[in-house]
Amino acid sequence: MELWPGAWTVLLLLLLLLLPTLWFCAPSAKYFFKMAFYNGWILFLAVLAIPVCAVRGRNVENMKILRLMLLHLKYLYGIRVEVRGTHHFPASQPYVVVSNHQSSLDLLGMMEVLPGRCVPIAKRELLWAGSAGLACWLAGVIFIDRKRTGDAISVMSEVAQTLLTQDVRVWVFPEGTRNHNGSMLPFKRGAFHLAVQA
Ligand SMILES: CCCCCCCCCCCCCCCC(=O)SCCNC(=O)CCNC(=O)[C@H](O)C(C)(C)COP(=O)(O)OP(=O)(O)OC[C@H]1O[C@@H](n2cnc3c(N)ncnc32)[C@H](O)[C@@H]1OP(=O)(O)O
Ligand SMILES: CCCCCCCC/C=C\CCCCCCCC(=O)OC[C@@H](O)COP(=O)(O)O
Repeated sequence: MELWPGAWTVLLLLLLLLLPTLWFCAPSAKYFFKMAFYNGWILFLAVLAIPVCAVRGRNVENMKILRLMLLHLKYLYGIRVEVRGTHHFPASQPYVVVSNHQSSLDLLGMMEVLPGRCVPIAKRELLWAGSAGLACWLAGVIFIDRKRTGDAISVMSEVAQTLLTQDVRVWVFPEGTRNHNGSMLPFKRGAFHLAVQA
């Protein structure tokens, strides 16, 4: 189908008008744009982080680089963070941090308080999230296949050994998935086995 000359300009103008209209009039569209930017920006930051992290190879120390690169996000989103009780994190020794999981924005809270040499356990699917997956891998994020309990358990048993031998801490979302409705899902047991084994 042939469009008349200038049709693309008109279409582009309409689109440019539509975007601010949606932003101001449709809260769900505004939410969608914000989340799309959040993910896109993280993918972009990960592209920058990859060569820096690659110098050390897969190493939990790289998590510091990701953390520093993500800390500014709260300002972009006007989020005020209040942190209390960080003195409860022991200065040195292995431990398991457990936290609730409502949304991918939890990443911001996690980065705010993430102790040194601490890596999260993440679903295996995140490994395939483009540049973000590779950045996570380089930072030592532990990936588990939630559908294969046996495999996940053996990964976590190896993690327990690493905790002991390499002075590493682990961050687990014991609900095992995001839960938006304000309540807590029943906890999966892996985090607690991990803590006992370590
Ligand atoms: C600048 C650029 C930035 C780029 C970007 C950066 C981002 C950098 C941060 C990324 C941040 C990502 C954050 C992602 C966040 C998630 O991806 S959350 C999803 C992944 N996390 C989890 O799933 C939590 C951990 N899950 C578990 O621990 C689960 O227990 C398991 C191991 C997966 C098994 O789950 P399940 O089979 O559904 O259920 P469950 O009832 O818990 O266990 C079954 C049986 O196995 C036993 N079992 C479980 N675990 C164990 C164990 N370890 N040892 C022995 N027995 C066990 C249980 O006791 C149970 O047996 P019984 O007691 O019934 O006899
Ligand atoms: C070329 C491939 C492009 C793939 C694009 C993927 C888009 C993703 C972009 C950026 C990734 C941002 C990293 C956010 C880290 C937060 C991870 C997260 O919160 O995962 C959810 C997981 O805890 C539970 O998952 P489910 O609630 O069970 O589901």
